[in-house]
Amino acid sequence: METILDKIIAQKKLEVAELQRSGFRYEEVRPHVSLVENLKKPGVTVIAEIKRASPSKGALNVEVDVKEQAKQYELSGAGAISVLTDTNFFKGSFQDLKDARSVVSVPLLCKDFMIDEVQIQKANEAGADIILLIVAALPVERLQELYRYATELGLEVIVEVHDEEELEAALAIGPAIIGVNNRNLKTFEVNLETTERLAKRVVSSGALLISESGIFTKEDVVRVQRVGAQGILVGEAFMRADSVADLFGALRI
Ligand SMILES: O=P(O)(O)OC[C@@H](O)[C@@H](O)c1c[nH]c2ccccc12
Repeated sequence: METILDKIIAQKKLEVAELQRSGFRYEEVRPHVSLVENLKKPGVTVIAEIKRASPSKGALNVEVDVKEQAKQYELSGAGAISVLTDTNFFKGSFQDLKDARSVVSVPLLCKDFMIDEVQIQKANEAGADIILLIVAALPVERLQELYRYATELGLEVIVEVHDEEELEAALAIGPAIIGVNNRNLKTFEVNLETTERLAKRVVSSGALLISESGIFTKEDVVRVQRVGAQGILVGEAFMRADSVADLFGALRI
């Protein structure tokens, strides 16, 4: 059966072909700010996400003022800001990333489904410091090639996994950061137990660990921190929050 991830990747192939046809090229190595440095600091680093909508939840905050939201995140102490740039499924854009870049100096994660170098160039050009590579979305050789390519541009990479098999493929790269997605991108099921199960192996590899998705309360943060997460990635909770600052306060441990 065709999963949502299959559909997204099919759409990304069309977008990549279009970028290549348009002759887009940008390979400048420019200065970046580091998420790794923030993750190494004591306490849990919060990566706050700008996500207008998602295939699993529908509209979250479609009309969000990206610049205002990004400023709130930075002011509240975010260690990085994630911006969904996919348009078809998440209603984001590279303009959102540029808008966030124009108002904050914290590290920015370009959150998209990367399958080709040209997308990484676009992310870099739009102001990203970090990209995401999703193991479930890529053949192992491409994963390694894109990891190396991004690193050479001076970008940091979060390698995202959801199960043991994906984790082994990720660890073969020797990545600085592993993101464990508590959401299964094929079924949308969310369970923090995913982080609890995979954490030990991540930590013993020496990689930094970020727990992604399904985090809403301080208890959730405690749960993933206890097993070794240095960072959390939070989208929905912030997009629905009446006050970003209050939610930051509530999640702080
Ligand atoms: O909204 P949540 O449940 O807090 O999740 C945020 C983030 O982890 C999620 O948006 C995400 C994690 N990995 C992804 C890959 C693609 C798109 C989105 C994601």
